[in-house]
Amino acid sequence: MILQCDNLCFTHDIHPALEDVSARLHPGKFSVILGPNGAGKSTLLNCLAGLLRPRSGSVFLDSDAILALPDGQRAKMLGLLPQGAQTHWAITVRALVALGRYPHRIGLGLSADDQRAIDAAMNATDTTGFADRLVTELSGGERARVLMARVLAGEPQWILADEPLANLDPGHQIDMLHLLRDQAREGKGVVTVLHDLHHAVRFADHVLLLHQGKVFAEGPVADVLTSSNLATVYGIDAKLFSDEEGAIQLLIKGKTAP
Ligand SMILES: Nc1ncnc2c1ncn2[C@@H]1O[C@H](COP(=O)(O)OP(=O)(O)OP(=O)(O)O)[C@@H](O)[C@H]1O
Repeated sequence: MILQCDNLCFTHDIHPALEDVSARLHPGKFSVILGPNGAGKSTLLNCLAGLLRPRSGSVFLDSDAILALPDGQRAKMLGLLPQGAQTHWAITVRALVALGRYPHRIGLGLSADDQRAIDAAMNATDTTGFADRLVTELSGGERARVLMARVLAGEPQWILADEPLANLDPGHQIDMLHLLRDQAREGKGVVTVLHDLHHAVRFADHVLLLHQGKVFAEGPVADVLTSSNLATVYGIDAKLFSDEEGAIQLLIKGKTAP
């Protein structure tokens, strides 16, 4: 199931956010949307998730227009972790994660399948230890992992995550990146907005670099994160290199000269 957008244009009130954005995203790949603040990353992710209706252009999941899918079906296919996601109700962690099963629920209670998916999601995000605590009493990083657990509990074909590393300590950032990459390796489509270019270099199979609401470059890391592209889009002096183990790394030396 390919997730594809064609010639998307989106305007927030009078502020153009996306202009003629087209992309093809593949299941089994860890795709990363990059770009400076205000480039349109969250707007694009929300259009891909069917939460925003573009001014023109369309989003398709294979041959289905995303906005034409019934809400329940779309929720089963696409799991969205929004930017800076908050929790407003004082419910337990386990109850919040269980909400991720909502699109699958048939009766009132949780089925054995629901319980299995909830347990797996909590294990994967290292949240089992605080299953009975109130989500309103968690730290920012603990809450971020619980919200990812809710997405995973829904077992969507596509995971769309807007800055899933925000608030996580370095160890949990790496855990989250491995988790998302494993989901992709299992055949899911994973699309994340990231800010840390080093993480993108290490984990992304496919990069979409946005600049001023347009796709500036798209493809594998080595083709997209060139020194020239990084200088133009971020104004930084940076270069990719191979380390002694042959892995590609990014060296950021500073800002480019004004
Ligand atoms: N609700 C809104 N109302 C008006 N303008 C908005 C709104 N949301 C976003 N914008 C504008 O749309 C453009 C794209 O915003 P978007 O949030 O998609 O950028 P982003 O790349 O995700 O940025 P960041 O890295 O800062 O999160 C920006 O110019 C922003 O100011």
